[in-house]
Amino acid sequence: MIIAIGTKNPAKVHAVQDSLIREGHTFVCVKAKSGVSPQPFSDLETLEGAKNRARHALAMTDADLAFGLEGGVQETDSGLLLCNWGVLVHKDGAEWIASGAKFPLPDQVAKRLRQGEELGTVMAEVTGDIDTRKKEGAIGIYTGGWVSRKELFAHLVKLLYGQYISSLDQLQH
Ligand SMILES: O=P(O)(O)OP(=O)(O)OP(=O)(O)OC[C@H]1O[C@@H](n2cnc3c(O)ncnc32)[C@H](O)[C@@H]1O
Ligand SMILES: [Mg+2]
Repeated sequence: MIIAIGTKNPAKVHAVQDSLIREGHTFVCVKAKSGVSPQPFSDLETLEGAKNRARHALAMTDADLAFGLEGGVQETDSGLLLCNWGVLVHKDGAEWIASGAKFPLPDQVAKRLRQGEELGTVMAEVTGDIDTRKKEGAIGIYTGGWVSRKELFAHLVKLLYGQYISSLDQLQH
């Protein structure tokens, strides 16, 4: 099958390709629009971004399946949490959703995001590496390397692909 990925960010692309390496698919990466703000600020907006990316990626290619992966933040009583959502769409119209692990960002980072800065920009400054969002990400930095951004997205990919496979199994029973 041909699988589209709605981004060129290597942390997301490698999460899809590495997780599905034994499935024998062909992958195509396209810069798909999220249609939401560059820094989504709720679960709902982040999910919407992932959905738009997946649908646009499918429309831009002749893929059978398309992944949309989106990062955002969410205001809670326990602080500003990093949140991530993924959507998988099939060319027949079926869609699956899944969310990723959450954790609170440090106060000084949260403060800057509330003032309108993007996490990618803040993390580039904090680490002195402009490409942090393409590598370990904020999650890698604030877990001392225990969980990388790719690993977080890989979990989402498995939750999504697993639901797709399970729906095929159910059709046969
Ligand atoms: O090229 P795309 O796919 O857009 O990848 P991205 O890194 O911009 O990722 P998102 O648009 O999904 O994320 C929304 C914003 O949050 C930033 N972001 C999200 N998670 C991050 C992380 O773990 N580390 C650094 N920046 C992150 C990201 O740079 C954006 O400013
Ligand atoms: Mg982005």
